[in-house]
Amino acid sequence: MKTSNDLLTDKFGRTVRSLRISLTNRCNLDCIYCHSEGDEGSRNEMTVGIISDIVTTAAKFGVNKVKFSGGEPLVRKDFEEILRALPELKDVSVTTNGVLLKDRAYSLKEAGLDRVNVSLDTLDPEKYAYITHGRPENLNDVLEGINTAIDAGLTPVKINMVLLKGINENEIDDMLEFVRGHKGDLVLQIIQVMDFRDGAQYNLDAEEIEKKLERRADEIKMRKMHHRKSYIIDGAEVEFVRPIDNAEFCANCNRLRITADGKLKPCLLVNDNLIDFSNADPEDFPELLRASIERRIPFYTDSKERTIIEKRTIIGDK
Ligand SMILES: Nc1nc2c(ncn2[C@@H]2O[C@H](COP(=O)(O)OP(=O)(O)OP(=O)(O)O)[C@@H](O)[C@H]2O)c(=O)[nH]1
Ligand SMILES: C[S@@+](CC[C@H](N)C(=O)[O-])C[C@H]1O[C@@H](n2cnc3c(N)ncnc32)[C@H](O)[C@@H]1O
Ligand code: SF4
Ligand code: SF4
Repeated sequence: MKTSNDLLTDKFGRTVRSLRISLTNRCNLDCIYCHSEGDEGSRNEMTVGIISDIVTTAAKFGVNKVKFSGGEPLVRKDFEEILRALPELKDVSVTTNGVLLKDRAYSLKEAGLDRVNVSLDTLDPEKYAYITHGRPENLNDVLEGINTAIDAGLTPVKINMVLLKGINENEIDDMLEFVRGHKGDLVLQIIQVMDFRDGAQYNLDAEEIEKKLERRADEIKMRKMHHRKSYIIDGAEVEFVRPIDNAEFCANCNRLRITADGKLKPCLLVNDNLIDFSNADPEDFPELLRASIERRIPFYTDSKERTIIEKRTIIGDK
């Protein structure tokens, strides 16, 4: 049993149980809203060894989940090697655009990946190409990737749908039907778009949409992380991610981020408080992890004053 000294608990009582690790800032798509995990875009990438060392250290402090993201994690050819170098964990997952998934799903599973989230905002090839600046045919690659991931046992596969005003807001029921068609292997995750790149112009009233789904739900569940709710509607599960101005979401944020070039990042939306461990001695990792935890502040709070201060840091006005 770990005591409080052995855990990574911040001064707001939030215990970090999960690492969200960006593997690269490179990507084979170019989405109109991409936040790139709030990363500033360095071309440097952590080695297999340093990823293994930082996760192993964090695991000693009670971290038992790792989510890989990016950029597009599957552009890293050594992703399987990274997975094999991890310590024993409760949950290892990746979020991917799915374009390269078909050829990797089985090898990723064999290397230790538990499950996968696949970003898919629309089932319409032309809209898909518009959103991603990719080719309409890429949509087929993604659909094949999802099917192969199910076959490989990377389940439940979550389908990440970012809600975009004027583009896909009328596709929620089609997406629910798509999820239903895969008999319990898929979960739909509807995401409120955050203000990155052109994101703001596609923002819509996500709270209203969530309320409508809630009224249709046969069952409602709530996750510990972010207190995100999920709804069962005629046999399809849909989870809602609504971070903007959501104090409850931030009050229950239990993940620490790691940038592609090896920096500890306490919050998606803040970049002036990172701690670089890329050239540090692994013996110093416990101290660096604790220092990063000290810097964790909920971004959105009920106190308007703090939100305004924090919002200033996002646009670099210190
Ligand atoms: N603001 C904010 N958004 C987050 C955070 N974590 C995830 N998100 C957003 O939630 C959406 C879904 O993220 P995923 O990468 O699928 O991961 P997840 O849903 O958080 O993780 P699992 O449900 O455990 O697979 C993305 O749009 C993320 O940007 C967070 O800590 N803060
Ligand atoms: C940054 S992507 C990286 C992983 C991978 N390339 C992908 O697209 O799945 C991680 C997740 O963040 C979501 N995302 C990106 N920009 C966003 C934004 N502005 N608001 C909300 N979610 C966003 C994506 O849809 C994806 O599900
Ligand atoms: S696929 Fe992922 S990382 Fe690439 S541009 Fe789209 S959201 Fe960003
Ligand atoms: S504090 Fe809020 S905005 Fe920042 S990473 Fe956590 S949930 Fe996201």
